[in-house]
Amino acid sequence: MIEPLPRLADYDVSPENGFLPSEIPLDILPDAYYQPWETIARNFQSLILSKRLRRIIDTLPVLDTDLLLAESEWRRAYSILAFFAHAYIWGGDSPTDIVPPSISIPFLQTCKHLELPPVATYAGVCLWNWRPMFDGEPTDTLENLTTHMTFTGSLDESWFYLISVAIEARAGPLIPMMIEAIGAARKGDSAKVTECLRFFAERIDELGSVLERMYESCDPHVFYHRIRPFLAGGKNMGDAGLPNGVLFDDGTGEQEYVQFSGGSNAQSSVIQFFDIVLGVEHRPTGEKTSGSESRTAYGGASHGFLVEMRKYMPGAHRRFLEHAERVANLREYVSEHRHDRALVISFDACLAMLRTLRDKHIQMVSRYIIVKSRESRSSRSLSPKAASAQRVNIANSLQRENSKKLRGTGGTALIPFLKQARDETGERAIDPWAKRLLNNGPGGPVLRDGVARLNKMNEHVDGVVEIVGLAGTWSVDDSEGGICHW
Ligand code: HEM
Ligand SMILES: N[C@@H](CC(=O)c1ccccc1NC=O)C(=O)O
Repeated sequence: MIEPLPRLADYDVSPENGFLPSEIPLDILPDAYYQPWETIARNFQSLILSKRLRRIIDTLPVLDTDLLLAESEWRRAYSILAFFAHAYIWGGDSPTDIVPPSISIPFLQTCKHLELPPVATYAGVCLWNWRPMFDGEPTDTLENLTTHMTFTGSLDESWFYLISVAIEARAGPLIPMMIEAIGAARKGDSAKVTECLRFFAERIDELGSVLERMYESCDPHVFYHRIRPFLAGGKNMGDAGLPNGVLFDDGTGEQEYVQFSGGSNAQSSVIQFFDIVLGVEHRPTGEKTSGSESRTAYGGASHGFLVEMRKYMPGAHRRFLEHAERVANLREYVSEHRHDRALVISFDACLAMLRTLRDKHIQMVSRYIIVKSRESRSSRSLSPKAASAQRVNIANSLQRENSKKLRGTGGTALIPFLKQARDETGERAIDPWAKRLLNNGPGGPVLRDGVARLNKMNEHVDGVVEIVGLAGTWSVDDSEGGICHW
């Protein structure tokens, strides 16, 4: 029997907001029983600044999770406890690796309920940590969004999370639309598939513009030195002072140290959904062709990091991606209908847009992490004073001496991992010229020829140029050895 298409409601996916909850995340737990947590949440940054947070948490009673009723309450509890746990671990003069029972016990229970690991995942700090400023206004614009919790109280930190929230919100309607496209392909309705793919390509392009708004209000210095240290998990954090990981003390004396990756946008389901729909496959970092078991750059698992990160997504979302994977048929459909130029171009345009989004992201990672880590290394070698001014930068980390050792909060060797993910996106193009173009072919002349050919191709396909503009918006930069820019 043919597998039915996933129904969004079965997987906690909202047709309007996507992986964001359809209702606004709670800003306070309604039962007064949870007042001790809410008091900490209300004074959170001041408690961190005054170095009182650990003492307060040490004397906090262990609250029961029995009074958490609605899912929105479990989410609020998970989110604030995740912030508390990370602030407890990273918020002192040096990190601590034992989280006391007052946090551990309820935190582990909420994690179990939501099927998440005990870390501040992307769900805890982004998906469930926002509210619109004005109820009647749209929630998919940065102009109307604000955060509930931050470690630092800075606008930069709010902005850092809100860019992701806005991207999720903007991407939301694409989810039912692309499920519909899969249904249309099942029926052989190429016109509908093409229409959906065109809209999809345009929207991915828009998401890239939202991503670039990060620069407006999140300062790389604030991000790297003030915010990022709190986002780290307990995995591979030996250099930062957590050689064993973290122990969540539940009072039984039986708990063991655990090592989980920190929060990362790789835990967002939305980009993984795009990959699935477009048939983009990712291999473990460093592996050139699919198949064989291999060693990886981030620490041993033989399957890809992105698949591993699904364990850091809320259970229902992870299962939604698995279902989407079982029904994804667009790549196959487009390859079987490659005579249909409009269909092929709109499919390849989606890949081009997704590749460009990944390119923009790599540039951002370079500005927010690579450049900042180089600066701190050089300032430390020049002046011991400057080094001690960066004392708070515990997880960034005391100090990873060479840039090859630099890791994302998820634990990847950032640039090789991100570049491979980008290149794997272009590899899936159907049209041979688009494929060469997207994969930075062998040198300038070939690329120029590629552009010319695409131009010609577009002339024959009414409407495609103004919708996607593959040829119209490509340029080739010879100074970078023929790298294409959108
Ligand atoms: C200052 C902002 C950001 C920085 C420094 C940053 C950094 C990173 C790093 C280092 C990784 C590698 C995985 C890891 O080890 O954590 C990563 C992965 C990823 N990031 Fe970001 N990120 C930022 C913002 C965003 C935003 C706003 C998005 C939203 C689209 C995003 C989307 C992704 C995705 C989808 C991945 C998984 C890799 C892929 O699918 O290509 N990032 N990010
Ligand atoms: N992987 C990033 C952190 C990151 O992307 C992130 C971490 C926690 C919550 C959200 C994140 N991304 C958001 O835009 C880093 O290594 O700094």
